[in-house]
Amino acid sequence: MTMPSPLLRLDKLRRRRAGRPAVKDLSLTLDRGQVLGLLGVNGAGKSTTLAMVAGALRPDGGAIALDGRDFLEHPELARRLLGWLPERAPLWPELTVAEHLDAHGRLRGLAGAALRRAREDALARLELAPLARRLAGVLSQGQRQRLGLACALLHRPALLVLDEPANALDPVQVAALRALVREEAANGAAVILSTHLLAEVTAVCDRVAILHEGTLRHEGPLAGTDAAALERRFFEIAMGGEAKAA
Ligand SMILES: Nc1ncnc2c1ncn2[C@@H]1O[C@H](COP(=O)(O)OP(=O)(O)OP(=O)(O)O)[C@@H](O)[C@H]1O
Repeated sequence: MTMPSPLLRLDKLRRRRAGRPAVKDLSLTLDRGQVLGLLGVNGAGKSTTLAMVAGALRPDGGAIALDGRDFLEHPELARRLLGWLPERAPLWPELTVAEHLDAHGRLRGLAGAALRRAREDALARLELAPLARRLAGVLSQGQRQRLGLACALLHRPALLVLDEPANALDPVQVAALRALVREEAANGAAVILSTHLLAEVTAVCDRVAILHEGTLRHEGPLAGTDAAALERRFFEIAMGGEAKAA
């Protein structure tokens, strides 16, 4: 019997930025229904990794397989399979919240009643319904972030790539985000998210990966790891790297 391929496989991914290696030989896999937290200090390479996974940044080397297919050869797979919340969600200030969702939905091939359902569902899940007719240009930071999240998950992608999704969210919304991520995973989606909040990782992730200076320094399941143990491991890697550099 052949094993099903993981939803996402990164194999020796590398990318230079501003003349320096930002991600070095990064390999990992992610299965359906799993939530992977990506940790690392500022500049560790998290956003660069996620932008490559989302198809927005081409790796200098290595391979990405999405649902068993070569993603670099078939970037169009992203349209159906992938939802991405970038570090700064790009919004059109002159479009309303609902118009953003409609535009994203059409780009994903949704139309008619299916598009309307997806839009209403995303508005409800991100508690954006009262803001549906508001222009994106006048949203607060946290509201912009929720709109970015709504756009990412509107079409129920198999892989959600979330770059610091808790950014700018208030504690109530952070709790709602946790529930949302777990719900997506329970429905079979794979989620990869970056964060600076260690508590976020222990609360919602099944696995954790710690990047340091572009290198994957730790990767494994979180079961049985409490926040204090994760914090110790994180600081060990972060401080060890700095001590070495010094
Ligand atoms: N647009 C860019 N142009 C050039 N270099 C970049 C660019 N974005 C990031 N870099 C560099 O790539 C390296 C990795 O940055 P990246 O943004 O991936 O890190 P990060 O872990 O997401 O950091 P943070 O936690 O601060 O968001 C850093 O050295 C950074 O200076």
